[in-house]
Amino acid sequence: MRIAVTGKSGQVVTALIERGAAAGHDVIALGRPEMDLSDPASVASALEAAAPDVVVSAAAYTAVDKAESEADLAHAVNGTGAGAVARAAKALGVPVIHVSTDYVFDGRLDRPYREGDPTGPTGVYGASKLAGEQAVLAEYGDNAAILRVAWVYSPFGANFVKTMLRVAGDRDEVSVVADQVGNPTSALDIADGILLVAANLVASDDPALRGVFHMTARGEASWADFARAIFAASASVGGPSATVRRITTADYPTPATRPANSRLDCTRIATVHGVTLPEWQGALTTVVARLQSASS
Ligand SMILES: NC(=O)C1=CN([C@@H]2O[C@H](COP(=O)(O)OP(=O)(O)OC[C@H]3O[C@@H](n4cnc5c(N)ncnc54)[C@H](OP(=O)(O)O)[C@@H]3O)[C@@H](O)[C@H]2O)C=CC1
Ligand SMILES: Cc1cn([C@H]2C[C@H](O)[C@@H](COP(=O)(O)OP(=O)(O)O[C@H]3O[C@@H](C)C(=O)[C@@H](O)[C@H]3O)O2)c(=O)[nH]c1=O
Ligand SMILES: [Mg+2]
Repeated sequence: MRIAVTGKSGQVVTALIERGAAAGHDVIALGRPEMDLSDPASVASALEAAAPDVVVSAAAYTAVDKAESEADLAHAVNGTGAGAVARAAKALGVPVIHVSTDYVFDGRLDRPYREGDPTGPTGVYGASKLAGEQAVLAEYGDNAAILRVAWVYSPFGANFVKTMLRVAGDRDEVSVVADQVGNPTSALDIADGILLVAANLVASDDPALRGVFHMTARGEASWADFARAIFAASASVGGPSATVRRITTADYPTPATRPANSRLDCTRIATVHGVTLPEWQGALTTVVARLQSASS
């Protein structure tokens, strides 16, 4: 497949370039300065020039706290920009896979969220991503798959794993919230899932393959559990580690409010697309080992 993906250096785009090449696909990464999501005309012309079989919309404004003071930019990129990508895919007559987030939910449900559960973002980032989902469905709902992923980490870009390893370099103890629970997911596994969904969409126009899907690693953790696992994995390959002090969200004030329950139920994508991502612990071990071997 010839796959056009938005973004150049983000976690998911970098993982898709790596995993796509390994599977024999051509992955064309489109980003700034030529393609800026806040400039819809640049989106249309870049995608047209790429002439893809499928479009993956992976770029986004992802700074959750900063978004609280940059709402216009977050909405332009994540809302209007997402709609522009879908419109450009429609003009080319190819399917679009749009990447979204667990932060579209308010986190008050007492079980993992299913695709049809009511949304209710608690912050600007989540609201802007929800606007993006709605724009994609409005522009091109009959040929789009929206994949909600969560708690993404990888050897690339900025993420919680890299933050924890950096902090452990100069501190013995790190305080981490234990009352927000979710599904930590490797961008490398997300890339593999995207490739499977892309192949299904290119092969068939079955409406059942379109719509909203949850796609995260198997298993759940609080951020504190996740941090503890990061340090265990790091210590086992000779990397930095620290003790995790379990704190509450109230002890760690941030500009944006985050969902307490971020868990996503991934039954639908397993049934419809045959996609099940591996369990998070094994994926974490792989990423931490890669980071450690790159740094030593
Ligand atoms: N990170 C996470 O924990 C989660 C992410 N998601 C979603 O997954 C997707 C991928 O996230 P992730 O890979 O982590 O993101 P990153 O923050 O790693 O990368 C974001 C990418 O978006 C690009 N980008 C930002 N603004 C623009 C713009 N105006 N025009 C063009 N490109 C732009 C960046 O470009 P540049 O290369 O120039 O910096 C970068 O390539 C996003 O849709 C995100 O909302 C969902 C759940 C969790
Ligand atoms: C760095 C740090 C964070 N925390 C808390 C803050 C927060 O509640 C949680 C995770 O911190 P982060 O800044 O990585 O979280 P955040 O940037 O909100 O991560 C989110 O990013 C967006 C893009 C998504 O779509 C979500 O799925 C999710 O991955 O851990 C601590 O408790 N201690 C710490 O030392
Ligand atoms: Mg962050």
